[in-house]
Amino acid sequence: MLLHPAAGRKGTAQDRTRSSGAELAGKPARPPEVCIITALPLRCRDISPLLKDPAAFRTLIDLLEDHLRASFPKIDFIAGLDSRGFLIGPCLAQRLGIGFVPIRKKGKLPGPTESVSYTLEYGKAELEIQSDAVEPGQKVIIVDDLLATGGTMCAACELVKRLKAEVLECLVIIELKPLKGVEKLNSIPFYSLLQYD
Ligand SMILES: O=P(O)(O)OC[C@H]1O[C@H](OP(=O)(O)OP(=O)(O)O)[C@H](O)[C@@H]1O
Ligand SMILES: Nc1ncnc2[nH]cnc12
Repeated sequence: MLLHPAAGRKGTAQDRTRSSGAELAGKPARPPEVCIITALPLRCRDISPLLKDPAAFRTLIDLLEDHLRASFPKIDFIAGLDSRGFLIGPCLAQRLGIGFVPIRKKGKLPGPTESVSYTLEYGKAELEIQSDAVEPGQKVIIVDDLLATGGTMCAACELVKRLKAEVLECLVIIELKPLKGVEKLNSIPFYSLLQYD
């Protein structure tokens, strides 16, 4: 499978486990980019090989940039989730000529913060945003590498809303469809580039 700008959640539901960084870059297929870590209780997907391949990573950012430019006339900030949202969020924000805002795990951000606790596939955690990160009414895209149960993304949406900003969309590279995370987001627009069953 060769990914192109039409790739995304609206595409056909196929088994995409053979998608690779090389395929993103338009090169011949090779072993899966999102490797499966079987030592963990659930199938874990890892974007490291995609980050390691500069052509594939560039294509990834191209696709996400094209999607956002086509979907939203105005975006004020990209907010990225700790930790792997930090790997794509700032690059995407630079491409769009806008700022990046970090949403971090508890106790990492200086100054006054808003905080929300949430449940993961394997445990509990707390996310924080700086209280002055965004202004009321500003338009925010929240990015992360992956949506599993949706708990992390849901907590991030809650933080942005607490600051009275608007979540235009939650955007991820990978959606693990059986975990139905998208249902937790209710009516908040959601986009994933790759979906796995
Ligand atoms: O949809 P959910 O079930 O909430 O899971 C998705 C989250 O889990 C992973 O991060 P993790 O919490 O493992 O943190 P890390 O990026 O610091 O490793 C992943 O990068 C997402 O942020
Ligand atoms: N199945 C999964 N693979 C990779 N990262 C995850 N984070 C939460 N669930 C995950």
